[in-house]
This record gives sequence, C-alpha cells and structure tokens, in this order.
Amino acid sequence: MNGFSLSGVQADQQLARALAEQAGQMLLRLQSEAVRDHVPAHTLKDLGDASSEKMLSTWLHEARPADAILSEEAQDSSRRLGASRVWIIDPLDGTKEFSEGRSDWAVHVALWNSGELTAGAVALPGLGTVLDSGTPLPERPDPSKPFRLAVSRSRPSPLAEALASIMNAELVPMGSAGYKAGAVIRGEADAYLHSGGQYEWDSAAPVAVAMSLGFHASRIDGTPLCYNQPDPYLPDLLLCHQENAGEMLESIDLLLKTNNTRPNGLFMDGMYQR
Ligand SMILES: Nc1ncnc2c1ncn2[C@@H]1O[C@H](COP(=O)(O)O)[C@@H](OP(=O)(O)O)[C@H]1O
Ligand SMILES: [Mg+2]
Repeated sequence: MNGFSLSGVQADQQLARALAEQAGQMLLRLQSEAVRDHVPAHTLKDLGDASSEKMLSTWLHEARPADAILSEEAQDSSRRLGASRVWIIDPLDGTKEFSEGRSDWAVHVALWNSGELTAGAVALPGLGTVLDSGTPLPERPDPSKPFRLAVSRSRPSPLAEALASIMNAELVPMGSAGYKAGAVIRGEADAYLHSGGQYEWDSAAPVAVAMSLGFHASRIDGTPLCYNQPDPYLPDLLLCHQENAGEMLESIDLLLKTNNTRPNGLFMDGMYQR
C-alpha cells in the first residue's frame, strides 16, 4: 500500500501494527531458541525485554522522530508531558509467561495524541495474531453459559475473586494484560478485571484496541483511563462488553464500599491481606 495515500491516523495505525507484529515475531524466535538451548528464565526475561525495547524504540525514532515515547523498558522523560504525540509501549507484556515458554504474552504499541488513544495494536505472537481496530469480532457466546472473567494467573486481584463469586462467574487465569484483553476481544472471556497495580504501558494498547472495537474500558470506579500522566501508575482496569459494564461497575462499587477501610480502598492499592 502506498503510504502517501493514507491519512495520518491510518498511517499511525499501520505503523503500530507493523511494529507490534515485527517485535512479536522476533520475540517468538528468541523464545523458541532459548527453550531449545535451556536458557534460564531470568536470562530470557531480560533478553526479551531488552531486545524488543531496542527494536521498537529504534524503529519509532526512525519513523516518527518528533514523537515522544513512554516505555516500560526505557528511562522516562518529562519531555513527553509537553508533547502532543506520545507512543506508549510495553515491549513485552507477560514477561514471566514468555520466560516460562508459554504463549500468553503480548507486545503493546499505542499512540496517545492530544489526550486520546488514537492508534493501537496488540501482538499475540503465541497465537500468531495481531489485534487492532480492524480485528473481526467473533459471534457472541451463549448467554446461558457461565460468565468468564479473565484474571492474572500469578496475582489474581481479590476484587476479581469477590466479583466472580457474586456474579457466579468463572475465573479464567492467564498471563499478560494484552493477552487477557485479547481473550475478551477474541471471545475467549467475557471481561477482564485488574486491580492492585499496573502502569500505563500495561493497558494503553489493549484499551486502544478494545475501545476502537466498541468495548467498554474504564477504571474500576467507572472513570476514564487517562494516559500520558506525570505518574504513569494506572493501577486498575475493567474491560468488558458495553452491555455488562453497568452491572459490573455497580457490583464493584458495592464491593469497594463494603470493604473500604482505607482512603485508597482495600482492593485498590494492592495491600489486601488475606
Ligand atoms: N500489582 C501490580 N503492580 C504492578 N504491575 C502489575 C501488577 N499486577 C500486574 N502488573 C503488570 O501487569 C501486566 C500483566 O500482569 P498479569 O500477567 O499478572 O496480569 C504485567 O506486565 P509485564 O509483564 O509487562 O511486567 C505485570 O507486571
Ligand atoms: Mg506489562
């Protein structure tokens, strides 16, 4: 396709997709060689994060030299706070799962432009797919089947566990925020709930993709997710179908009110004690 025929938004979207896909393929090769050569998990973790960061930042600097970048794997700079265009990237989301030779990990590339996420792609190399605003949606699941709530496999949020219990929902544990958001988009889960800690790079691309496809995405109190903030800590997220958002947010509100013993909330600040 001739790049000059694309509008700015389409060109950014195409760039986000190409970058996520290329980095994902490189990581997939790295992972399979490392598994073959019995490379220790902690070495593969560092190698994966560093190689994907290098690839994405080099290509972004070449393709969009004027834009700022916020990345999990690079030193943050205050320059991004005065920039109108900021690429928010997580070069390897689900690093733990990647290092264990699993397939639930992702590459996140999103563009924040003047207050909005305007482009995004989530590569799921373990599934051989890249999700973006053009991803076709599967048929909706049978509503008589139990509601499936995607949660972290290594640190499931107590709020998600409590919500699943009152909704009579099944918990579906998986690694990676992008993979869990992808499970909702791909129809493998009905919602993704996270609380207790996360950063802008964990959710920006998954949220950009999901919202462009018409899904609901917000903080767990229903307020908008705001990106390119001075502090990139963005600890919680609800991603679901629009028709489930109202009921889920009401139930979450009830749970937070009945369990709220500190200003940030028992479930919200990651300090929950069993
Ligand atoms: N309590 C917490 N504090 C900070 N980051 C968290 C977190 N819980 C999950 N995350 C981050 O969110 C991503 C998805 O986590 P999970 O697989 O547990 O759902 C991971 O990103 P990375 O793999 O990029 O570090 C993980 O580090
Ligand atoms: Mg991440």
